[in-house]
Amino acid sequence: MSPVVILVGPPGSGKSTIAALLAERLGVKHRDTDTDIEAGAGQPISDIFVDHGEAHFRALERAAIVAALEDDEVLSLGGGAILDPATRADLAGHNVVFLDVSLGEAAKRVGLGVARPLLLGNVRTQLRNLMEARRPLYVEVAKLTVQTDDRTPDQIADEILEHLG
Ligand SMILES: Nc1ncnc2c1ncn2[C@@H]1O[C@H](COP(=O)(O)OP(=O)(O)O)[C@@H](O)[C@H]1O
Ligand SMILES: O=C(O)C1=C[C@@H](OP(=O)(O)O)[C@@H](O)[C@H](O)C1
Ligand SMILES: [Mg+2]
Repeated sequence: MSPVVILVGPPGSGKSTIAALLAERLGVKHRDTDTDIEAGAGQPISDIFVDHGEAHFRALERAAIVAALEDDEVLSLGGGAILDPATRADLAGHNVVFLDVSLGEAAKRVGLGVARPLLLGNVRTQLRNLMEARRPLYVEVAKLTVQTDDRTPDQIADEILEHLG
């Protein structure tokens, strides 16, 4: 058993939203590693960062990914999941889709909330740095890249389903 499809991409690219939609369309479960981490830790991601730091969050994330890769579902990862070389290696051979998004659109979508601790401060600058640094890693793990600007979640899900055949 392994995931039907795995979504990667920066914060605000729509991974969690599109994965839920794909799961509904395919009649399978949706699993989101951020949700699994929060359930396991009993606290929101923002609190995990404050109380234990990013390194601890990344360790929880790695464990959540290893567990999720054993399951049959549509899987959405957190935006930074691909930073871990072991995770990138584990993603080889899976149906990985990179949801691409422009800086302007991603900034609009994530807004100014506290839910994404890495974006606190100047959201646009943080997001730009993170997107630039990670782009090659998203491309490396993905079998398919889907542009999400100016497209509805339904349109994006349609394109992914077409490629899944
Ligand atoms: N294609 C889209 N067009 C407009 N808004 C979107 C689109 N995809 C997602 N969103 C919105 O953007 C925000 C972030 O989406 P989310 O699925 O949480 O992204 P991610 O998991 O990649 O960080 C949510 O408010 C969601 O409703
Ligand atoms: O980009 C990142 O490093 C992170 C993205 C978040 O997920 P989304 O990409 O779903 O927002 C979440 O995993 C955490 O706040 C760290
Ligand atoms: Mg998400």
